[in-house]
Amino acid sequence: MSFPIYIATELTKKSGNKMVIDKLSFEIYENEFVYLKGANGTGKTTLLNIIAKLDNLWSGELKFKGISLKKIKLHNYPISYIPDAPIFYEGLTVKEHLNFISSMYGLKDEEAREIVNIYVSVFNLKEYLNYLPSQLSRGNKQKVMLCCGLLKDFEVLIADEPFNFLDSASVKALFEILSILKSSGKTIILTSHEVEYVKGLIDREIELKRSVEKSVKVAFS
Ligand SMILES: Nc1ncnc2c1ncn2[C@@H]1O[C@H](COP(=O)(O)OP(=O)(O)OP(=O)(O)O)[C@@H](O)[C@H]1O
Repeated sequence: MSFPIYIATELTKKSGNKMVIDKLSFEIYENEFVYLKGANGTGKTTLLNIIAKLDNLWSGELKFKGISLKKIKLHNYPISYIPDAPIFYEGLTVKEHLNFISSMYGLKDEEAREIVNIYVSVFNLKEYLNYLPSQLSRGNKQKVMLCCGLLKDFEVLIADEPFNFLDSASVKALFEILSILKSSGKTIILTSHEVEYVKGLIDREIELKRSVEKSVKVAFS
């Protein structure tokens, strides 16, 4: 039986004097595909940063598998995070990024080669393997970011606007990857301004609004 892996109770985040997230409560169940939606500036990235443990300055309660998220060590937290803006080691080529990140995640050489080859092929990155990130188009930067995030073995994928800047073939490829991840039992928490891209995958919606009003909906597909 499925159980909530995240329980948020009156989660609150202020930025200076500004209330960004105001007493938000929700549950997220194992193997759910959660679509986080809301207009610009309503706090989606802020919430994803909190869930990803990149931001610990909040109040209220957020539990992961029954334990307060603030008490969980990052290295014991089985998530992968795809941020909305690229983060690269500027001196490393695309290939060096993928190799470095595979080894950082403890993938064995052969396993790493196999997974990297799959993602490089799926996202058509072969001709860019020896490029530096600064030499890539924005869409190809995004694809490298996706590859880096997907190389990790995770239980929860947190993805902030992962479809941004992708061409239509890559949008389709990412949809397929997300479908496979969902079928294999992963929990996915994702934001995108294009709901069409994830249609058919969504189990639960969490909507952030500018006012104090907020809503959580379950929509089994
Ligand atoms: N570094 C910061 N300092 C002050 N305020 C910030 C900072 N980062 C974000 N905010 C504020 O927090 C609010 C939420 O921003 P956030 O980026 O989480 O929204 P979002 O829903 O992800 O927006 P978008 O859809 O445009 O990506 C915004 O009103 C923004 O002005």
